[in-house]
Amino acid sequence: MAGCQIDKSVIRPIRFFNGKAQMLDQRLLPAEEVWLNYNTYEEVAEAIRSMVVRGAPAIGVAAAIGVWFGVRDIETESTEEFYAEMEKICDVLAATRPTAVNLFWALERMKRFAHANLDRTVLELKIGLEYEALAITQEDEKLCIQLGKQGEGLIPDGARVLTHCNAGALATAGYGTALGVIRAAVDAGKKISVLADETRPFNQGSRLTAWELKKDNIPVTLICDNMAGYLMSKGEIDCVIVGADRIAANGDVANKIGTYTVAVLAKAHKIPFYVAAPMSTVDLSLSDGSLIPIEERDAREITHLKDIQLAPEGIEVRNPAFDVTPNELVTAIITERGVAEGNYQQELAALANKR
Ligand SMILES: CSC[C@@H](O)[C@@H](O)C(=O)COP(=O)(O)O
Repeated sequence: MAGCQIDKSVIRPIRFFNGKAQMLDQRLLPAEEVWLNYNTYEEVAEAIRSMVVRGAPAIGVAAAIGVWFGVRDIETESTEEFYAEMEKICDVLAATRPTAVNLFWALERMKRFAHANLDRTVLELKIGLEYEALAITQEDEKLCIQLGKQGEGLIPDGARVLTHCNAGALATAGYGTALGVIRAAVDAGKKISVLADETRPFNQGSRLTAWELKKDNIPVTLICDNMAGYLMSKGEIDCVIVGADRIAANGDVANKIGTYTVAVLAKAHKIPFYVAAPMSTVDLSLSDGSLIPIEERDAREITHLKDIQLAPEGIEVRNPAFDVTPNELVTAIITERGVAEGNYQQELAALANKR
């Protein structure tokens, strides 16, 4: 049977046009599809912090738009003063979520643009920065489509693919990274089915991955996080593909908490474990994964389900939002510029220099 048809145009979690932005409130999916309006950088910072928008590439896109909202409202004719104010705005946005490096990548790109154009007028800088934010948004979806094409050959026809968290259209400007590879495999005519880990505690798998794959008519089956090992032992999973929040120079991968567990299980069952991420997620400044900052989130994400109490009052809780999968557990890293396999140190550096 040929793969099912996809309407690629439908899911884009951030709308940015005519100087206005809207974001799909991912905290409410799948029950409600609510679009929120954004006008200031403080509002955008709060949207990132509270996970209205989430997923490393989408966080970067939102941050770039946030910077533009901030600089648009700066009142000065001096480009030096303008740049100093812009740095303060970037600092506020940078303080929202520490692990996803795309956030810092996007802020740096916006600052680099401004710094390189300080000989222009403040009005020209503002116009240029709006275009830069728009370019970051549009490029992100294009990169995901390229990344999907780079990776789809690794997914065999008929594969039952496990994924963890949501590395889909919702986590990017559109199309997705890990789910982009799956979309590209389906587009290539392969019959693919997906197993989605529910991904406690924020349930990106059950709420978001299941929602967007269903919307695209890609067969998806939801499982609890603790079921993957059993299904692997029964031969019901052919490969794993996940996204990443930050990849160190040696190929160690920070991704949603639970990814490391899945990678260990995949190794034990001799199942390929693929990571799909744009080059903006690769942080060559960090030699290995131990240097990646890991966000600890509010205990309430674990002790409560909305207002329902799931644990005793006052219980001690740990809530690291990400873990690090060591490079030896990663079969390949798929980027928009090519696939790295084996010596990640060399291959990621080579991809970084490739245009
Ligand atoms: C293409 S998104 C890749 C990662 O950002 C994704 O797997 C993930 O861990 C998202 O975490 P989140 O806490 O939902 O922002």
